[in-house]
Amino acid sequence: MTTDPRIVPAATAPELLRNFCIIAHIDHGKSTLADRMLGITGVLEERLQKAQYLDRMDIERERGITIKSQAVRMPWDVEGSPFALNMIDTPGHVDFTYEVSRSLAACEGAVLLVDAAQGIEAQTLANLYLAMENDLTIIPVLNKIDLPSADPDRYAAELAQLIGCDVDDVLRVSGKTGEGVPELLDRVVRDIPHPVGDADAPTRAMIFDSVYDSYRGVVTYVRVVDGDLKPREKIAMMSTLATHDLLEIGVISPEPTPTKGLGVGEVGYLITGVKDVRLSKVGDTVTRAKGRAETSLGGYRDPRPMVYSGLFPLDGSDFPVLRDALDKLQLNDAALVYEPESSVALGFGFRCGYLGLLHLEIVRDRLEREFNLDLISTAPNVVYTVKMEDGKEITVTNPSEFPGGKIAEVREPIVKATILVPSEFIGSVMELCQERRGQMGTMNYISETRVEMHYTLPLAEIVFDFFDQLKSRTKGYASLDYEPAGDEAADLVKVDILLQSEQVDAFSAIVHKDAAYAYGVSMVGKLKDLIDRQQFEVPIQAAIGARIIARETIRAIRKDVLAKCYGGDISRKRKLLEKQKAGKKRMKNIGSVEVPPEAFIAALSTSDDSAAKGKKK
Ligand SMILES: Nc1nc2c(ncn2[C@@H]2O[C@H](COP(=O)(O)OP(=O)(O)OP(=O)(O)O)[C@@H](O)[C@H]2O)c(=O)[nH]1
Repeated sequence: MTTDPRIVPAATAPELLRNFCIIAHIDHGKSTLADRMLGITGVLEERLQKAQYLDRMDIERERGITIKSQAVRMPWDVEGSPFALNMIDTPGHVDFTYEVSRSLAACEGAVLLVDAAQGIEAQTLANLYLAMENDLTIIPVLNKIDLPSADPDRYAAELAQLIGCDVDDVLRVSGKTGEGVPELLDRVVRDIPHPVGDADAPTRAMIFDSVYDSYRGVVTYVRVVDGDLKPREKIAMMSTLATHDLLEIGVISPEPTPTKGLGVGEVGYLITGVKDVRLSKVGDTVTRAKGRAETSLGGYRDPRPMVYSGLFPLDGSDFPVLRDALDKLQLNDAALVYEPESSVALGFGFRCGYLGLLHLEIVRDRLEREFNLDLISTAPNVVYTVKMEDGKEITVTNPSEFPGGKIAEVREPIVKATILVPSEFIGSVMELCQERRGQMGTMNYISETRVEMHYTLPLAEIVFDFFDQLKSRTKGYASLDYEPAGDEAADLVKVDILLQSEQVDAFSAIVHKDAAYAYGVSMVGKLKDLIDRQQFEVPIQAAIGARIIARETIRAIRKDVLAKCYGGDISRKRKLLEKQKAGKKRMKNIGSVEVPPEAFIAALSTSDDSAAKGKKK
């Protein structure tokens, strides 16, 4: 471990500090560049470098993506002056935009990283706009210049045009070989302003991340804005006024290293012994318990679940294990919400809220992997608001909560989407967006061959397979970013699926009126193939309220009651058949359909059928 005094500061003069983050489109190489910086500044010995050191969770390493932000402190000398650089690594996926926005608020500058073989993508723009909103100094950088397919001249021009700088100001680096990285660190020191704050004012530090560690409890990442923080003090969270003992304070370089305190502009971690990340809320302001600050820093968005889905253990007896597992996971993931739910078909489980589908997949993956669970998740849906004619308003996160009776209006969440695409694919993108009830906004050429298209779309239409469709219809060239833009009234209905006239809650879905028929037909068709024939006839119906919109029938297995009756007289045969008919009638009334769990899983799987996702055809 390094013992550079800049790593273990009492409090470094703000003039010698630089706080910056790296922002980029997914896979443009942030984590690789961050690793290279750690190597070049000597924070991480090269031989110890695991690929993507900063992506600590196994799942992150496997998927090659960054989920939680990390902040690392690095020493760097420029013209004989010893600077300390705090680098905050940010995630790149749309689901985690809220992580990016917090990290940005802790910095004065951002390295805008663009793949020299790909050029600007949708999240490059989204992150750039976020950085500009936070008044950050932007350093434009082309990465991966070692790639044979890199076209740095072309993309440097594109980038320069985008941010309005000179082409020569666009740096060219390779995170892989290290080329250009020392020059980039010099630019960070030269171009990015040092933090400013009032050292004598009451302490205010903003929490930009908090993670649960099973040994140490919650580790909270902060950026000190005014005053300072010292170990063994009592601190207070300004939103709740809850006080905690500060057990340890320090910086990450690259492992947590305790320090004697953190001063103005410094970025580091604190440990209070708290066991739940929700008590150390991202966006909250930390102050001293004695001599509290008057006003909090504020300015964060709380993560709000965008997509809900039911999670059920395949084996019903695993329910308590699932509950424990969710409790533990939530300690580390403030954006995850859940409440118990029971379903006739699937038994006891939880209704969970996620930031998006990737978040859902990650949570499910972690539950299955870390807690050894087998889970079924039901088709995801967004949050609807139903206004009744009597003025009552109902929030629907589960189709089963969709009210009957007189509905005045149903509102659904809307997003503003930005799609970047080579101009030859404009037609394909327009077609897709139209199918998904999109309304076109403006369209700008960001270079001769690339276009930025703006659309307003219902969230429900894009959270499922929109991105896959977009990729396949544009040969993988399009990129997408979106942000919530309120809600809008829409013609939405609940389609129920009935087996033997009994509603099967797990299959209900809220879909656009024009897509209801397609959903109904596809679902009853699927179930017909999946459910075995029974001793009696089983009607499968799709219905909107009392109106049946689709029907299939599983024919009964006809038991040959006449088998033993060879020859014989006709009246005996008729008697037997009559008896069978009566028996069947009874079974129909009292019998229940046996549906194998695999049928539920197959019918609920969202991968193969577009109508099942409420898509308008
Ligand atoms: N040739 C080459 N490949 C690179 C370079 N930098 C990164 N890569 C590769 O690009 C891919 C993505 O790199 P990451 O560092 O994981 O990208 P990221 O932007 O951190 O991705 P997220 O964390 O998911 O947002 C990996 O396969 C890297 O090996 C580079 O300079 N040159």
